[in-house]
Amino acid sequence: MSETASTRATRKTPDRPLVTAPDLLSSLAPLLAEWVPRQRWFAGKGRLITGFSLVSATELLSCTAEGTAPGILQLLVRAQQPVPPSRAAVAGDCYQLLLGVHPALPPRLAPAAIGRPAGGPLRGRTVYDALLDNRLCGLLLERLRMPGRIGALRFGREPGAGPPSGLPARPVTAEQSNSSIVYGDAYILKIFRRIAPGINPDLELPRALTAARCARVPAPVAWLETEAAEEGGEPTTLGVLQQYLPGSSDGWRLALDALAARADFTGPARALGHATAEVHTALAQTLPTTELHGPQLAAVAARMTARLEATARAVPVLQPYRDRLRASFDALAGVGRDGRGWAAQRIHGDLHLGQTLRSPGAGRWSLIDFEGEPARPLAERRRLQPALRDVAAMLRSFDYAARSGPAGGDPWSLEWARHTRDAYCLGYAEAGGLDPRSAPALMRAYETDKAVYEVLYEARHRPDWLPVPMAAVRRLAAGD
Ligand SMILES: Nc1ncnc2c1ncn2[C@@H]1O[C@H](COP(=O)(O)OP(=O)(O)O)[C@@H](O)[C@H]1O
Ligand SMILES: O=P(O)(O)O[C@H]1O[C@H](CO)[C@@H](O[C@H]2O[C@H](CO)[C@@H](O)[C@H](O)[C@H]2O)[C@H](O)[C@H]1O
Repeated sequence: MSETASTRATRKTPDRPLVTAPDLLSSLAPLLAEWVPRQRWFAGKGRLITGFSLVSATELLSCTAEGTAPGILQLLVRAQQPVPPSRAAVAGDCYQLLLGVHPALPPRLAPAAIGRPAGGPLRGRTVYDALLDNRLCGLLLERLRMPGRIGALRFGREPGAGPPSGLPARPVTAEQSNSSIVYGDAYILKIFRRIAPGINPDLELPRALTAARCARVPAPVAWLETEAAEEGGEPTTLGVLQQYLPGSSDGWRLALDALAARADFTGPARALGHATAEVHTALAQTLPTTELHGPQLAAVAARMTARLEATARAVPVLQPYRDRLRASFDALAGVGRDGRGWAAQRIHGDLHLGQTLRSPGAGRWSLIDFEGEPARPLAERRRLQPALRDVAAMLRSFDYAARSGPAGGDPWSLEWARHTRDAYCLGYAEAGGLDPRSAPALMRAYETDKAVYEVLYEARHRPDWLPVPMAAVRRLAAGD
């Protein structure tokens, strides 16, 4: 990063450093209260933000230097929001913000503007979304090329895996839970937005898979984290730079295209089943595994039931189906009573067609985004679970595809989903995964649990989509 970011970032202004200025956050808060709720990655939609508290601030590039150059300020802030009485003790969600600070924002960056603080250390400058400024994104890449630290942040890198300097940056515009930047069609940087303390599985699992020579995931090359809060604790992952798969298409797009053309998708689905089984096998070989017996399966079923009850309270259209859905979870609890143990391991945790990429030409599938379901606590996402949970989630995704698009839900599309689901299961079993057809109670419980999750997800994020998981709820409740 030569003279630019690292040296200027550590250079202290003659008086107090910006990041410890007492009015830094209070001067930004009115702007953030407007801007944060409008962001796709904001998980607290529908609840007012009553304030922010600062977790940490790091000046990656001087924000108060003389001249015309922009600065970069990285913040971890908690958004305070009213919570239901049952969660009264829970602190607000923590979000990562990467803010550009410009003395005079050029017109081309106007869409990225967040506002101009009326006071505080950044008064008179424009604060904006740094990830929409390709120049600042380029500086972030420069920083990731070099292991080391700035303030509370640490930059890590796989040995010998440094990306070249000067790759052009562009933001990913797809709908996503975090924010990503592509560099020269060679690397992609994901900046995590809602931050939970600890190592993010989206770094942990691809690193383990790459070390195990599983070629079904793009290899991580560098990352950004905060140091562990206590001795012996884990760092908290804030971002991951990994290989970009140029020209690949995501499985969701491919499935919708096939549906629109009334084309068969069983070949790609079977190959995707192979890829999923390969990833599961590699994860089981390199990371801890266990067996779930009666009491543990009963605990899994109890958690599913609790999620169902909570979701039915939040989304009342689910109420009439509660009892019949609960029957699937009771059946899962019953599965453990015959004394058989069920293998559990680290899994993807939120597998759906949008998390799969197919290469051009050879049509080879890769899996991405191992973060797990963003709404679940990190400890839960890192729990050892039956691998069939991922398979059940992917089956839901074929159903989603068949119910979306212009002809969504017509008899041909639903038949398409049935064949595609069968082909995926076949491919999974062929490549060494447990045959999903040999575990109907487990599959049904996980599919039901996923549909319940989707009801809440859609109600919160995309209410127009709610009929899609509700159709599955009706089907599953009817015992189909
Ligand atoms: N390694 C990669 N190569 C090519 N495209 C990628 C890669 N990783 C992610 N993408 C694209 O970026 C989008 C967002 O990535 P994802 O990891 O799903 O983000 P999020 O966790 O924010 O939802 C994906 O839908 C995919 O199209
Ligand atoms: O990709 P994310 O990690 O952000 O996952 C979340 O968003 C997904 C939607 O973008 C959501 O997936 C649901 O919708 C998909 C179609 O858009 C469908 O293929 C999936 O089967 C369905 O679950 C995912 O649940 C959520 O965690």
